[in-house]
Amino acid sequence: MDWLFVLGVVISVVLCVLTFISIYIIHGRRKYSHIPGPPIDNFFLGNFHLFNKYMKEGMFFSAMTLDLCKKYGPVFKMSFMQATFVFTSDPQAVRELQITGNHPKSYITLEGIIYLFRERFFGKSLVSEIDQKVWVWRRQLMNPCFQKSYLRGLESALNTEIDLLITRLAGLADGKTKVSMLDEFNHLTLDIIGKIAFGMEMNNVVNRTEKSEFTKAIQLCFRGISENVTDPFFTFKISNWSFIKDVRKALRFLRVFSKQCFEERKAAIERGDYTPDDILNHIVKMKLENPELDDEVIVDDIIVFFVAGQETTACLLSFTMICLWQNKDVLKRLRTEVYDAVGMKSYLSIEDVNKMKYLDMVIKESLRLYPPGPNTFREPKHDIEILGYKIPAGTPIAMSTYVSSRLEQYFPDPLKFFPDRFSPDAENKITSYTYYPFTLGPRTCIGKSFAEIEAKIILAKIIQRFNFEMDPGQSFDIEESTTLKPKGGAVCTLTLCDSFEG
Ligand code: HEM
Repeated sequence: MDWLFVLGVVISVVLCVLTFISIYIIHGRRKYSHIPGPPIDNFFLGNFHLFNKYMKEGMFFSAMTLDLCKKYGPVFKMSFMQATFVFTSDPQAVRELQITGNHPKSYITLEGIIYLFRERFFGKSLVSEIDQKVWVWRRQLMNPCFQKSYLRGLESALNTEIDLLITRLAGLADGKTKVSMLDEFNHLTLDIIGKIAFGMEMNNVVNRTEKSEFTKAIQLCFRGISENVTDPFFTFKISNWSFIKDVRKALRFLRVFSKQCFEERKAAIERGDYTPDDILNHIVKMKLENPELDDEVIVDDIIVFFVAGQETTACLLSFTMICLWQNKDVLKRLRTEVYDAVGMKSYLSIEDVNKMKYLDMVIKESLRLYPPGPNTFREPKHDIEILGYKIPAGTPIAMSTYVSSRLEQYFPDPLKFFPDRFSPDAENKITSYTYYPFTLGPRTCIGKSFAEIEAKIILAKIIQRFNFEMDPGQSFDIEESTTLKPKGGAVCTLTLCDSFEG
């Protein structure tokens, strides 16, 4: 009798909870019934099944959104459990969300990077700060570090670091040794950001037989983010626990390392020692002038500058190498431009690379087809309308430069690598708000100018010195694990090209 009573109570409680959840889900989804999108395939999980189907077919998130955009149009929705996301590629919506309305970022889409597997990762860094007022204040404090006049002072250090890679590659340029350019660029960009932003000699390019602990830690965390995002039950599966443990260890390592950087520099400034005028100095002084800034937030920012300043540029450069190899006419024209502008000069100034207009177009075209950070999300605090569809306040809205850049109506023959589409004389002008690899408006990438200068000097020097052949065995597919990267690692063989043969 007692057992039956307990069982009855348990069943009633479970039924009540399920009814409550069901009403919550139905009510939540009803607000979006007027918006097109793929049918729900499981009442509780929403579109997770469809998402998994895409992933099993070898697609990645951005490729899936492109496919769905072609099927359902410029505004469509997807539901995951109780949450509904809206995706848009409409240029006017992009303008409103990123520029004119400057809508806040969406917490639900940042949750997995603010804390990853319960360890603090990006925390309340510049990139993940949701509170607009706090973000405006902190962005104003950081902006001076990224102004063009400040970047000019970094030219010499940039050349020194890049030349270390050029020397290393020259030693490998026997036409036989396989070199993963993604790995090489990852080490170089890490050395550059370490040196330029934090005054650290990381020496990853020179002193290594394998990846540095720092690079491994960052890559592990990125893998952790994508595994976590693509599988809602990831943390519950025992088979994943050892991986999760490794990711948490890597996160703690990044935090301790960054905190140590901050504290050592703070102590040096307080002692009155000489310290380089770099981003870290600026961050520490910002803290000394604004003691109310939490130390943990400073550590968040240091981690973000290391992470954002490294992978993205390395991915851009690797994809560009692949595109150039696949388009020999573009490579030839680019090399002619480099030789005409600087010959074999080894020190390249910012002015030198800024003269190279075709180089600029090549980088832009590479970012169009392969934007390292393709997605951005906003969450309007009030109802908005996109192409006649009412979008309720609080909806996470996704925009993807990858998607709009591959739509025929905005970029004719979208899969063709054609840098001239960015020429000021191009026949078809780029439709505004369809191309935004650094996003647009106030929350645009703070490191954009720095990344562009860095990528241009690196690429110009590589083109100037080396011929390269991509390894025939590798895949040129894209892998999306937080950033978009070339799956095969852009493995190639190199030979020296001492003089330009035309
Ligand atoms: C090719 C290289 C790069 C690309 C494609 C890129 C792309 C982006 C994108 C798309 C965003 C917006 C993210 C979002 O909306 O959630 C962003 C933000 C940001 N990026 Fe970059 N980035 C690059 C290089 C860099 C570098 C070199 C640094 C630092 C040294 C950097 C630091 C940041 C920071 C701090 C933010 C947050 C800005 C804010 O919200 O105020 N990025 N980047």
